[in-house]
Amino acid sequence: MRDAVMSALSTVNDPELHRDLVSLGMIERAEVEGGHARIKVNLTTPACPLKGQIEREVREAVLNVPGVEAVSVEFGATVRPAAQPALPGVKHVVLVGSGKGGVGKSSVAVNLAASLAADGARVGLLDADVYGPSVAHMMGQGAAKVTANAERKMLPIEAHGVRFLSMANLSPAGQALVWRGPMLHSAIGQFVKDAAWGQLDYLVVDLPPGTGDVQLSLTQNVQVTGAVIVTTPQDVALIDAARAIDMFRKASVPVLGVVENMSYFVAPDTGHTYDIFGRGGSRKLGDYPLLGEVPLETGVREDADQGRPAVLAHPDSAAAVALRGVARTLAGQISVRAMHQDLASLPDQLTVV
Ligand SMILES: Nc1ncnc2c1ncn2[C@@H]1O[C@H](COP(=O)(O)OP(=O)(O)OP(=O)(O)O)[C@@H](O)[C@H]1O
Repeated sequence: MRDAVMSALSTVNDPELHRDLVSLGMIERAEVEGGHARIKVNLTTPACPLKGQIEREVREAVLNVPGVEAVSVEFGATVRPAAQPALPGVKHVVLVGSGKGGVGKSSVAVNLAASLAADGARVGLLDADVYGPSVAHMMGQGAAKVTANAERKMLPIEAHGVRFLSMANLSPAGQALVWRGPMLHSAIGQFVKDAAWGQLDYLVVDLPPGTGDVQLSLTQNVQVTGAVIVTTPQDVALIDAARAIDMFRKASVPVLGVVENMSYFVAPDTGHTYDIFGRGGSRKLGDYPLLGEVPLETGVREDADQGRPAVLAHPDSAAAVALRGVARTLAGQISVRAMHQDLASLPDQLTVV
């Protein structure tokens, strides 16, 4: 009967990879005992956006096997690393950039990291926004100090399931760090490479806004998987976002998608929706995956000020739902890219259609 179950499973396709779960090696276990089938699917990311669909289709296919009366589906996940991982133990480095300041880039980076971690991924978050480091505050760790381990590597601070490092935790509160070009270059390099990140599926990097030295330093010295662009939908923000995209293109960093933040506002008293900055404007940036439209919500700002990412503090709010969608869609994009690389390097096996 196990053979019949496996053959049923080979009719279920991964919806993003367009290949069946069996030939993709995603069936970790398939056992049948007394009419009860127990299936374990090993996903390519714990933040898989299509887990529900895969579960439904697996259940349906296996229930069609004569003799099977019940099906339990369990999930595991192994994130496939980039072809050339940036650091030993770090599978993917993802940059979060914006053209303009104040569009919500740090808020997106913090919620992205917290959401991936809540789904079960191992996540690091580097605040590379050296001129306005706000990640530590948004993570509720503004007063924490970075320490070093026995090998003199910086130990990331843990909060909300995420390991993070921010310049804000190196300098006395309220004091500005003044960086000059070469110093900045080496400090960023140290933050990425001389930190004890441990094993990470994703290292999310919150960049400063614009197209300056930090971006240049990171794109030149770190093998990144790709970049996410955060923008608000009005033209003045889009013009700068387009410049950021152009910078990544010139540095051969793939743009994994765009997040439209402050996309719209729903008045809490009337329920009326206002497209304050022109919802949908980010499509003008071109043919990049839209990772999500995040509404303008007082709670997002309040949660950030209280040091709790909105995806954890108010997971059912519309903004949190959108931010979780951003994280999962991004994780899916990264998986598809990594899988394409793996399959392309095995010419005798499968090619993705
Ligand atoms: N969707 C949202 N709804 C309400 N407030 C938001 C939203 N996104 C961000 N904010 C608030 O807007 C302000 C700016 O956000 P944030 O610091 O994330 O932007 P940024 O682009 O990283 O800015 P900077 O360029 O200064 O680094 C913060 O007070 C934040 O809490």
